[in-house]
Amino acid sequence: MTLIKGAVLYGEGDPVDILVEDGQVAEIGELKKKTGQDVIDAQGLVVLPGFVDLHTHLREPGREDTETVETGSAAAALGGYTAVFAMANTDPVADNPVVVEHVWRRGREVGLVDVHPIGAVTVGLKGERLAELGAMARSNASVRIFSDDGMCVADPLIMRRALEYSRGLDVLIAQHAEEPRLTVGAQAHEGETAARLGLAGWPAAAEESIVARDCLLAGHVGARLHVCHVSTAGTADVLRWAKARGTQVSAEVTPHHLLLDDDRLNTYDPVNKVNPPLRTSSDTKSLREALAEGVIDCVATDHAPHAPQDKDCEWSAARPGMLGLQTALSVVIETMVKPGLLDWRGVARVMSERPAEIAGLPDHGRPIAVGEPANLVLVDPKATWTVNGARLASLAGNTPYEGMELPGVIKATLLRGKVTARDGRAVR
Ligand SMILES: NC(=O)N[C@@H](CC(=O)O)C(=O)O
Ligand SMILES: [Zn+2]
Ligand SMILES: [Zn+2]
Repeated sequence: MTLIKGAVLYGEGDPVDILVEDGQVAEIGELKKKTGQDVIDAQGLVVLPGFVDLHTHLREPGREDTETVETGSAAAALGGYTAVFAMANTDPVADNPVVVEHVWRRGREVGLVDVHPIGAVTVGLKGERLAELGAMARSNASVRIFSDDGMCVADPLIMRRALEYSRGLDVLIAQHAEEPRLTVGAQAHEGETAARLGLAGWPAAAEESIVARDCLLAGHVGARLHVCHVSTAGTADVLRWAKARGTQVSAEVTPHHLLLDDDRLNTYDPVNKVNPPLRTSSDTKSLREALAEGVIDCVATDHAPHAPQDKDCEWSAARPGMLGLQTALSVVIETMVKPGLLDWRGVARVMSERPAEIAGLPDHGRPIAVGEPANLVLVDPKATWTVNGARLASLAGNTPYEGMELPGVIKATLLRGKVTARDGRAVR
């Protein structure tokens, strides 16, 4: 039993107390402490539904030197997450029931966050043959999202077949939209900065053309489609158009594409190397607006831990990817709440409710109300913190926000009533 004293629901109205019992919200109102109740002093804190991340890389199996289900789960709990979806680009690839069941089982053993493995769309992420989507969907891991993330399902016929199967299985295909013929050797957003720095360009059209193609394919076969890490203003335009004509498409944006732009590349520090690449400041502005408007449905971290030897090297040899789980909320506050584009209700929508709906999770992203599962996060909206990669829970330290002072401190996370993070520590 836990009594949360004096929290403000969705940052609206007067503070209330929340009694959590048997994994659920048992009472809301002005409550007295009873014996045996753990009390969380939540004065001045905002309470939101626990966050859901549709796009996390946990690196297990294969690169346990950079992240494991255990360390990634701790980072997730500390970031306010109660459910994460783990991408399939592990080694071996999660393209079969054995690997997805391993990730799922480790998530349950660790117990800090609900870990849902994503299955690969094609065998070995090679884009040639469909993986056994049905076997993964029916496995104990009940896979509900499939993605070749890291790679694009580039062959339009394979993509069409994947969408057709996904409809029959009632699962979701999430596409990493990158036309590979347009990004051979690409190192940075194709534009002024890349030209000046002498880096091979990754044109916006390589993303936009695949998103347009896939929206047309999804519409044609009557399937749902999810677009990973939208990074350009043009992609937002394509999504706006597709949604207006009734295509069942959803999309995510990462915190780093909301905040950072390719100006950061001047130092050639590979901590800023990510796929899709950081775009222009005008793209970040359009992405913020598209998220506020609902054209982009949600925020997903694309948390991508990498070892020092894969990051602290020359630009072209470095792997793309950035940590994201523990900084996501703060970046959303900085880019969306502070400028007035989203209120706390809106934060709950883009970080919890919409991703839970997109993934079909029945017990996450729920209203904070009596009888609902107690998946909650308590946020101090006034406090700030300074990011230090070495102190984050991830095994890797590749955060682009090193040394930055960011708004919003997560005081506690509860998963089905159990405190999983409190005052900056994961609680197992
Ligand atoms: N985002 C990245 O830059 N890297 C991801 C792959 C991906 O999300 O495409 C990774 O696995 O490291
Ligand atoms: Zn990707
Ligand atoms: Zn990714």
